[in-house]
Amino acid sequence: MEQPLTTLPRQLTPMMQQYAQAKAEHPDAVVLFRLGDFYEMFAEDAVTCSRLLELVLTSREVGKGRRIAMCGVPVHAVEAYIARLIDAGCKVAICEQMEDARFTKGLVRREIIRVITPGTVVEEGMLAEGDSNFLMAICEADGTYGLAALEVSTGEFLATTLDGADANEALQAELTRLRPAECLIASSQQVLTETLHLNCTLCEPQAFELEAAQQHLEQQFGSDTAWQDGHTPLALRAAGAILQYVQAMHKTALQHLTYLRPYRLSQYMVLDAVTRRNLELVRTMRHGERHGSLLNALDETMTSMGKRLLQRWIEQPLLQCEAIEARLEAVEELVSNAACRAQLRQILRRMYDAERLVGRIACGTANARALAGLRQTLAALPTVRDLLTDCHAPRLQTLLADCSGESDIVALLEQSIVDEPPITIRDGGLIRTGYDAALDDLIRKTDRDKQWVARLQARERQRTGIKSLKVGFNQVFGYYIEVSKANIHLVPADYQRKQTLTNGERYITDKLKERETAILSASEQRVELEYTLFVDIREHLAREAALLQRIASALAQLDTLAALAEVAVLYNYVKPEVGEGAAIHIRQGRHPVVERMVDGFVPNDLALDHEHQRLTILTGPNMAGKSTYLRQLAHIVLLAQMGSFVPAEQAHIGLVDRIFTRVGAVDDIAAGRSTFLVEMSETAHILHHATPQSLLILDEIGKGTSTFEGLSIAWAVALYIVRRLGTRGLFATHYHELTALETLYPGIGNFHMAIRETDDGIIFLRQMVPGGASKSYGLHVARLAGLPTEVLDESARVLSYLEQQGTQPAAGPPPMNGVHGATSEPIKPAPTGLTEQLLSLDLCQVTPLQALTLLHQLQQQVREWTGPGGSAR
Ligand SMILES: Nc1ncnc2c1ncn2[C@@H]1O[C@H](COP(=O)(O)OP(=O)(O)OP(=O)(O)O)[C@@H](O)[C@H]1O
Repeated sequence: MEQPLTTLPRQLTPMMQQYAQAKAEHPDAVVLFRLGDFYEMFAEDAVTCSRLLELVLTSREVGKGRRIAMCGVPVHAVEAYIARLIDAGCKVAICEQMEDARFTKGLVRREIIRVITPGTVVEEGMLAEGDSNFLMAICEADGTYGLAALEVSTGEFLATTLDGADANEALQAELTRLRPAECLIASSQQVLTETLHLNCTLCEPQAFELEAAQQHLEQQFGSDTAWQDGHTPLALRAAGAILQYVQAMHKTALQHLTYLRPYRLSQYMVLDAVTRRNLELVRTMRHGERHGSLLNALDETMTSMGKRLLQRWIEQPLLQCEAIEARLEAVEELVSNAACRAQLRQILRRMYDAERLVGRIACGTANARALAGLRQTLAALPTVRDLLTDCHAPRLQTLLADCSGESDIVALLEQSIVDEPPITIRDGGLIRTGYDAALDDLIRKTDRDKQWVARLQARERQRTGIKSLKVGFNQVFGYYIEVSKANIHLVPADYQRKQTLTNGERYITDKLKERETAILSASEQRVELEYTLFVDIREHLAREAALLQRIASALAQLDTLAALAEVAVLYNYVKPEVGEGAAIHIRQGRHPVVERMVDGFVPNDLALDHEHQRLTILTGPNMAGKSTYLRQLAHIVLLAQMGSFVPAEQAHIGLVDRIFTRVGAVDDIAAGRSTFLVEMSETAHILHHATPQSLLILDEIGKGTSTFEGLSIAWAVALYIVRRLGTRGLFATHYHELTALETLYPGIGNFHMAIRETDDGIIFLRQMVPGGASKSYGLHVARLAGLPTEVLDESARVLSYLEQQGTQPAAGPPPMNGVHGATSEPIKPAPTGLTEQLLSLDLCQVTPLQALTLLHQLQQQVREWTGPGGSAR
């Protein structure tokens, strides 16, 4: 087996020793080793990466006749390759040449300048524009979690503490919301990685110690300890670990990390991980796509920062009426002032992602084009201010105030950076003349020498009488005078031959050589000086990170508010009234996503309140629109509390503290949980946590088991909700028996989705009307779905038999069709007490294990009754 490079330094060439040392510093990373115009990978890295990046694998002599595997990527294309490696879950360490090979004798000094990991990426091409890319750290003590998350590309840094009985669940919800690209865990808490299902990086436990954390945070945020306010020691430990990790990866001061924001989950509407998925807030459930999600339906933003903020608002609806009203008023003003909205969006369209530009500036990866982008963005601020000056909404006024203070930066960028800078910052051509006297001097000198060369051709033609004489330049020979073969006899004595061509000769003169040396050395100095000036400007801007972040944040908010206003106008939304009371009244509400997918969407009303009806039992045929109606309510509430207009004619929303959903479950095979167990666990979770201020969206509870059991559970759950919890909710079901609850208990009302029966089948009217439905029309939908006629006929026959028996499945199988004839055995009476047992069950108290045991007992009773063949006869 090949010995690893790092164990053989003495036998290696000096350069490979340098490589081995770099690799030893970061053994877990792929080391990209700069060699001229390429980044090379060696040994095991080369073998892995040639496969991942589809590169040709070659080999290289590394000393004493020994060869190792090698592959490489060109410097100009390295970003795309790094992105692929990061995507594949690799860490990448960049080992850069720290000296110019042309001016160095012997081995060029090389150093690891940066380690890139999924959570520390700042490069534009490696990040999805509209998505945040969080690096997270989690630290656990006695069931409480400290959680910190940092978006290195923008500098957004937040921390919170999750405690109490629901800490685990809250952690899962935060992970679903923040979707961290990488998560840091202390190696002593490795067990956490098993439950997180995340890309975890294990760190030394010392990185999570409070003292070390405080030291790093103090270095970053200053000795004034205000940065500690609002944070628990556990949250600070997580934040400190993040800081140490990022500093080690970036090796820069990270001046854009200006604030560690404390947040509490109680500031926002609680949406657990299941509800976030079920409501398809930012991705669809089935394919995980953006298209089809609520986010996509609202996304009229013009900038990437607006896109990311819109997503955050959707995922964190507010709970304070004043804060909601502040956003709503701003949207309202932008809705009514069409000219202002249109112009604002027009300006925003031409703006760059200022949040991430600041990050790249602070991390030292921004090039001159990025700075030109920042200049263009900031230069538009006076127009933004003009537009906002006449606006009255307090939130818009605050944003107007925040969009200021840029003039010095714009002036600096206008004076210093050329209009259209090149991508690379190492070849000059970045800095405008007039910005730096020394640079101007160099440029003047070079120009003078270049003009001398430019005039040389005419002069020499005159002096020698050779009309075809040409003065040219190439990279290998430098400047030359070219004379064709026919004229060689006219060449003067001071011409020195340099190169022979097929048709002529190339010469140099002492004077030309002198000018060439002057031009080349001045160009080198110019490139070097431009680079230094550029880095100075970038560092100056990094020191202005807090100001730039304030402006970027204001622009992101303006973009999001304007997008919500645009959606409101385009799709006819209204401003909701959001109040503290319990009533939710919606007139002619629509589903924000489905209404754009179907023709002739039918709007529906809704009324839920504590006094009259807090739980609506919704029945109706399959495909009638029940699920759509349920989700529509959740979306309208969520839109209202994020500060958006809503798809309705009128809406009053009594604040909702949590939305719970229980919709079609899927098997959680990986976790060893059946469909029904998942369904019951989710239901139990809801019944344990819902408050009178919550909103329940329950779609077909009890569907995953036998009809009797399912019905009993559904019945008991509905009762528990109205009697014990007093929670508002919608309960869609195919158990028509549940409609009886309306007359038995106050607070429950029946509605159903209307249909019209015709000779050819049924027509879905998609209209919610009072009262319960009597049939499910499942066979009708089965026919629509294309089940074979034989299956449909047989189903119809079985159904009719069961209906005649009046007791559905308890009646056992129907008589066989045709030749087999019917059996005339009597039906055994059903075991007594099943329903009572289920109804007496206190779902708040029962543990999953007890529930399973009870189910097992019930099943045994049913088995004894039906016999081994499953028949009650
Ligand atoms: N209000 C509406 N106006 C127009 N079309 C609608 C409306 N609501 C739903 N639809 C259409 O009907 C289809 C079925 O709706 P939905 O899934 O909500 O029915 P359902 O009653 O929940 O069915 P099932 O009981 O089979 O789950 C939707 O995909 C949509 O295309």
